[in-house]
Amino acid sequence: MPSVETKPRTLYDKVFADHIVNEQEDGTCLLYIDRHLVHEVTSPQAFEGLKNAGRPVRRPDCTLVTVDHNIPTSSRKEFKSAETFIQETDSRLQCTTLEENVKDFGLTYFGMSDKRQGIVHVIGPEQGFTLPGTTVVCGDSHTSTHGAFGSLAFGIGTSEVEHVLATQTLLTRRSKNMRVQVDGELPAGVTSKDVVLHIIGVIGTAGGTGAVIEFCGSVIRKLSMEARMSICNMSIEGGARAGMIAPDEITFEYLKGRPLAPKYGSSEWNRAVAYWSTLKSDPDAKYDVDVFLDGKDIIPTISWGTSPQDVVPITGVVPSPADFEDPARKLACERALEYMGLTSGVPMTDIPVDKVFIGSCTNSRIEDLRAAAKVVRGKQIAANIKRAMIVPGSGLVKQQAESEGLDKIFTDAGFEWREAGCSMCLGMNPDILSPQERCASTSNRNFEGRQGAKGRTHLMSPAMAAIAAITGKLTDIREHVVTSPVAAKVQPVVDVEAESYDSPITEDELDRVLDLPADNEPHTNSSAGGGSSAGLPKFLSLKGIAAPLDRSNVDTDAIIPKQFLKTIKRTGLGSAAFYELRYHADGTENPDFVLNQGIYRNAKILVVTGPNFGCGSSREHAPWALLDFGIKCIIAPSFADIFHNNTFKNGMLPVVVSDEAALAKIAAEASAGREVEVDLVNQEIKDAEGNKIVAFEVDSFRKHCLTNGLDDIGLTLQMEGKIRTFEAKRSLETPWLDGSAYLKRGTRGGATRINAAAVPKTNRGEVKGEPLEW
Ligand SMILES: CC(C)[C@H](C(=O)O)[C@@H](O)C(=O)O
Ligand code: SF4
Repeated sequence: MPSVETKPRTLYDKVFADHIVNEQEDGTCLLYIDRHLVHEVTSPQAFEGLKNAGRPVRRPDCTLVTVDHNIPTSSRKEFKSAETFIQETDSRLQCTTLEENVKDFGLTYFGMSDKRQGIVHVIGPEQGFTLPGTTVVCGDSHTSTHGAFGSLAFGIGTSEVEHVLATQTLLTRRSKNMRVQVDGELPAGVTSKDVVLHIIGVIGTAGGTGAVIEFCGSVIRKLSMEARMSICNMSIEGGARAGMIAPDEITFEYLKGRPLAPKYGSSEWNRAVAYWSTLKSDPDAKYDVDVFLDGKDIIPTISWGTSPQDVVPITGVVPSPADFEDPARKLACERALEYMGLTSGVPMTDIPVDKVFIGSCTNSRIEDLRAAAKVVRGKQIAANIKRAMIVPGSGLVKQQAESEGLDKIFTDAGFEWREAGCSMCLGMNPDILSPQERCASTSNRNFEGRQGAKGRTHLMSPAMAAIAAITGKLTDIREHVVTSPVAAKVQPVVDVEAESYDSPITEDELDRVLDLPADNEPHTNSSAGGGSSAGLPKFLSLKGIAAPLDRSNVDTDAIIPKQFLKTIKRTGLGSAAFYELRYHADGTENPDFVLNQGIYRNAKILVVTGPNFGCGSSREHAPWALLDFGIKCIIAPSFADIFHNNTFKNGMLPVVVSDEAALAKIAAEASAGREVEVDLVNQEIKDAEGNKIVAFEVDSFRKHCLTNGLDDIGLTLQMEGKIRTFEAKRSLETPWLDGSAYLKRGTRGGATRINAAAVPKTNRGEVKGEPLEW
């Protein structure tokens, strides 16, 4: 919804401002969410929460559901139902639970027999569900992908999934603005995947923490939409909340004719394009962080270690710990080399690979498959390659590739041609690496154990993965086929001058829409009295044993590996916390890991001395596992955004202590086995005798919620009036955002089987503590 500010603003500032339903004095905003994608892994607990509270889904017409993470990618020729097709019990339960939930809540669902099924971040854009200027969320960190359309798209945890389902809003704060400008020309053979790997190598995995990155510059402008999606997809690997690219003719061209986009050529389309054309940063807009890169400096880039920032040009060698000045990075390099089975100084092109995976939400679209097919056409995979897989991002990508004969090119070369899904990107289904196997992968994460316990991942572009399959080792694509970067065709879609954009609506119009017909009634909370809340235990002060952990960039795959994400409950995950670090391969405890040692088995606090705790996936299972283990507070120099958010939603407190000396003192207390006290009321950390070690900052709204044991949904539902007003305004100004085509409003959502009256009163919760003044 357009706003009328005059101060120079960034693209992010504009989209954020256009979605504010309410803003509190401390900067906490209630943000309207236009588009919600849902998958099986991060939703069961959210739907359960809704059921317990007797709450329906507010906007089924803005919600799209699919299965992707758990499903097998084997042939579906014999497919009858998820129940009979999925062999693995927990995966099956997670998928069938989702199917029950979509029926119960009347949601649109692309199941395994639907051609439109695929990875959430592939199907959203493909269907035109993702549109410029929208807010897009999903219980998945790679929601950042959708920012390629100039939407504000970010991953959320399961508690927030529940919040969005119930209220179509989120409580959030403004992020910083960061600009990554890539100018010049890309050399031949360099793709957008190389660009983003290079960027992460430059800024580091925490480089974008607390920020939304706007990617711009002549290199970005020339990229196709699919290439832009690969870049925004990996902004989360640079620690950013989201990545955005201003929409342009290439964007509009891509959206033409998509089922859920406004109908091409209609007056609504022209109006939409006129609005979308306003979505760019003002020339004098200020950024908090600026990074300028020259396209000509980028060459095919590949990862060598266990973090996406561990990258080198393909012409480089395996680094040595001596190459890093920072002691934490030296240590991380040592560990990574050991895990990856690599020796410093060895040329990257001398490293043989065992498996090749071309797929994932980063690189499984038609252009990716075309680029890979161009490399393998008429060739055979090398004898040492045990398995080479092509996993299209959606059923429609698969169909398109088959119509172009790409499947034949791949299978003739010895590749497997699979069905759509996340597959070996994280191996929640049977597609995994065996221990020590090395994989050339087009995915986005190379964390320890990501593609299979002890498996070794090298991230790269589709062309580079394809050539690795042919030569059997990491290879410089430029020595084989020289592909030019994907340039997009630019065709004007609509004369934006002719169809000028009409900004704010009149009060009269707003009043008229607020008097909504019955079919347009928003689904309001059907449980008692407009605002109820399950509540959380209050957090005032916590005193207890603190466990010291000397690690940087602890990712959520390490806090809880993928095999434990198959649960449909929030509880019982304590034994899985830090699984790979806590247990040996034979299941026995690793006595060297701190949480296996004496008093630390009862730790209530975790003191992490390295930065960027909780990076990577949005899985709320990470804080659930820590909480179930007994840890309610984590102290660290910095946190990844989604993890930080997720802890608060569970009544836990993440404390940032950036003062190195103070952090060292807390870690020393922890190492000595003395108790530490975290006093939230006074915002101080104290030693066992009550002496203050350091003061800390916390958002006042979050503090209020924690100290009063309030949960957000109950509070937000008190804002029903403002949400309705926002929705009415949205229907007038940007009518294409109300569900259209098969998502048309009222066609399904009314069919909810949730009956609040049938929900026992005790399950509906009650508001605890004083509700906040809105
Ligand atoms: C399962 C989901 C929570 C997770 C994510 O958030 O990224 C997954 O998609 C991943 O890539 O690790
Ligand atoms: S990163 Fe991998 S697991 Fe996560 S959504 Fe993308 S394809 Fe699926």
